[in-house]
Amino acid sequence: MSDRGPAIQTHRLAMQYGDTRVLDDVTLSIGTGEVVALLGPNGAGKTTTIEILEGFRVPSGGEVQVLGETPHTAGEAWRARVGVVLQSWRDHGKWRVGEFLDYLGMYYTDYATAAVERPWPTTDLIERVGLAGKTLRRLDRLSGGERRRLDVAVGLLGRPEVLFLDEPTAGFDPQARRDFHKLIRSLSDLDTTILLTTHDLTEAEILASRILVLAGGTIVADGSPDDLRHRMSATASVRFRRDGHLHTESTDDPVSYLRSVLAEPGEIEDLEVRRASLEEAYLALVHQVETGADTQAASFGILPDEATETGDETDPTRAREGA
Ligand SMILES: Nc1ncnc2c1ncn2[C@@H]1O[C@H](COP(=O)(O)OP(=O)(O)OP(=O)(O)O)[C@@H](O)[C@H]1O
Repeated sequence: MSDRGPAIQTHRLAMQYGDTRVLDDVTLSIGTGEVVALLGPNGAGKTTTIEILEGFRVPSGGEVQVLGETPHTAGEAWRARVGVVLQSWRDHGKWRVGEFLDYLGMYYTDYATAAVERPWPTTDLIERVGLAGKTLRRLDRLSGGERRRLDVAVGLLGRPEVLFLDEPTAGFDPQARRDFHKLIRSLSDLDTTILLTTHDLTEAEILASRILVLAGGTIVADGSPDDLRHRMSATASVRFRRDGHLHTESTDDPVSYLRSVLAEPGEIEDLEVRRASLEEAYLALVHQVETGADTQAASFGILPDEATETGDETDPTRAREGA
């Protein structure tokens, strides 16, 4: 992470659809060049959050800044610095890969600077996203994985400073997923700030240096995958056989427990001490939030302590549009 200040920042962000409050108090800060995964159960408000950051939705309350501007009021010059990979976008089936990117790329020409060549030259970009050899392929003849690569190419066309990826690998087969991870990791040399949503904990761990968990309308965990695993899962499971009998124990202090076990007479076999996996830690955290139990989140990440402000209703005038 660089020290150039946050690329993305929200303070007590709130979002209400009719009577339903989806985001209650989302406060986060993402530094330039960070790759961050936003996780949360279905309906937690991940897409809503991303769409506010993209400028497609107006929040009901709170503040939001992306690259120093308020997204829903920012102009075209700001938009040219932001890349968006939507969950799905409208078809342009008869276009061919190369001509489609060439056409969209024209939009960025005016936003080129001495430091940043815009648009990304189509031939290079096609190669970078792993579509070499597909330049003349019609979009409606691309496979699902190839199509998603094209989505990423569209998101990268303007060499964005911030890239939003909403469930980028949904529906991918394992190979396509692996290729996609390689592609995203290869972008780290561009210093692009990336915020992605996913339900795949392994993907979050592979791609992101930091995980944010959104649940109950707020960020309940914020840290590295290791932080999440260790801080949210103090409990370890200890399993062993003594004199042929199986013993299992869940304990918050496996070292002391093991000492007491070893002090007892009898031969120990098949000893196994296991920390919760990242997925188990995540599921436990979400369960705690959903059932209102103590989340330990205060010691883990951001937990603003003031009441949430409310503001204007959703502005539906900026409809979400594909490329
Ligand atoms: N335009 C809308 N009008 C009313 N309710 C909406 C609207 N958009 C989203 N919602 C509701 O807001 C909640 C959050 O939706 P959102 O799509 O942001 O969640 P999510 O975390 O991305 O979910 P998923 O993991 O299922 O994609 C859901 O209950 C959804 O039904």
